[in-house]
Amino acid sequence: MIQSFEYALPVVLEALTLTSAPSLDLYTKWPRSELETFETISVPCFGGTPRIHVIISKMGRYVVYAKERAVAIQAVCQASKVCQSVFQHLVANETLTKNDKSPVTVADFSAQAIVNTYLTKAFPQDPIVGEEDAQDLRGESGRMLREKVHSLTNGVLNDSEKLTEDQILQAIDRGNYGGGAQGRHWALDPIDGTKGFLRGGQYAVCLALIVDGVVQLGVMGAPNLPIDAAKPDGERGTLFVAVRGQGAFQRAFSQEQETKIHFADIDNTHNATFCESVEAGHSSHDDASLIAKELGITRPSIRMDSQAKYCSLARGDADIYLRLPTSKTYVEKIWDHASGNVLITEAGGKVSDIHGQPLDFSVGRTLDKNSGVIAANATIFDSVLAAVQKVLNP
Ligand SMILES: Nc1ncnc2c1ncn2[C@@H]1O[C@H](COP(=O)(O)OS(=O)(=O)O)[C@@H](OP(=O)(O)O)[C@H]1O
Ligand SMILES: [Mg+2]
Ligand SMILES: [Mg+2]
Ligand SMILES: [Mg+2]
Repeated sequence: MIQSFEYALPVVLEALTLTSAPSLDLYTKWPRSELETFETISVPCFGGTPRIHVIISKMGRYVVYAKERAVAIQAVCQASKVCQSVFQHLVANETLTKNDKSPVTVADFSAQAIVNTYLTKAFPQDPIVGEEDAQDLRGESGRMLREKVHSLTNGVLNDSEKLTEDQILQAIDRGNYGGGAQGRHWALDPIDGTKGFLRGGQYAVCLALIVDGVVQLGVMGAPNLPIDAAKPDGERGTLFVAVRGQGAFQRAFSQEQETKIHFADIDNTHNATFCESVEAGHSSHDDASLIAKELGITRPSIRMDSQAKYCSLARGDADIYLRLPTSKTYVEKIWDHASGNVLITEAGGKVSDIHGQPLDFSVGRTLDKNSGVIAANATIFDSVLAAVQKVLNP
């Protein structure tokens, strides 16, 4: 049975005369020789026209990750809504401090509860690697925070979806999966760029589907990102979607119509623009400026919190994103890079670590086998990697 079809409207089934298939993971598992052609079509789904991918094989026609895409978009949109609502209500004493000293707000918990609830309903068998856990919400000490999370979460859910406090805790703790190389799991960063969120800057809700260690789907909601970078004071709230092999797209939160996105046309690093972390503790600004010099870059860097940096590159607002290790002990987390990874690749870019190795999402909750991240337009990627290696290993 193909679960992907259940969620698509019946019209999809009719139009394509889809039949059942042996596996959900057709795109990754089927040998190319079995496939006659690939086709991208637009089908009505949730009232809009997202593009879904159809494989035409000798055995029939199959939509790839259509249900996953639709559910992930809905989950990320609702979670983004709760973040916006929390921001409006936020007061300083609602901010906790976790062991890692990063600020965690009620919005992180609400967003994780919402996304995990949607995922669990649609894909009860799929495990989830989520950044947060419900520890701080339990017991008497967590009561006030739990009540806040409860009321704010239900504030964006419709009547039939409302959750009890217990259901919220359970949903958050569904994110405790250890990850790994086998089967499918989701990676969720309910708010990436918590610091950006708190200062009214950029942040993103980031969700990815990883199958056998490879990211197949990425959806990112960036509530404060202008839809058009050329109009920074224009409408904000942008959603990004990519499925491996199907291209990268963006849309406004307010509209379901998607636009295909791509890296900017560039064949020379002299004209490139860096997009880098606001926090020097997350990526070395000093090393970045040496690398910029090496590449002949004179344009000022765009500094931005969160994985919205990946989104900016994918639609051509900037060309190079470097995450240069600031300590030997920090290990990157899969939820900080999974959705960005497929978005960059599908928009015409390349991603590796500072040694030129692909990011390995198969080793658990962290990118234990990698160090740092380089993302850039494929046309200049090799030059960027060479400059990074020259500066970091003189
Ligand atoms: N030391 C260190 N080095 C690298 N990365 C770190 C480090 N400490 C934290 N983090 C992770 O950085 C995530 C936020 O990344 P950003 O790209 O938003 O950084 S920045 O705010 O733009 O500087 C942030 O994600 P969120 O916690 O989801 O905000 C952390 O997972
Ligand atoms: Mg965090
Ligand atoms: Mg993060
Ligand atoms: Mg986070």
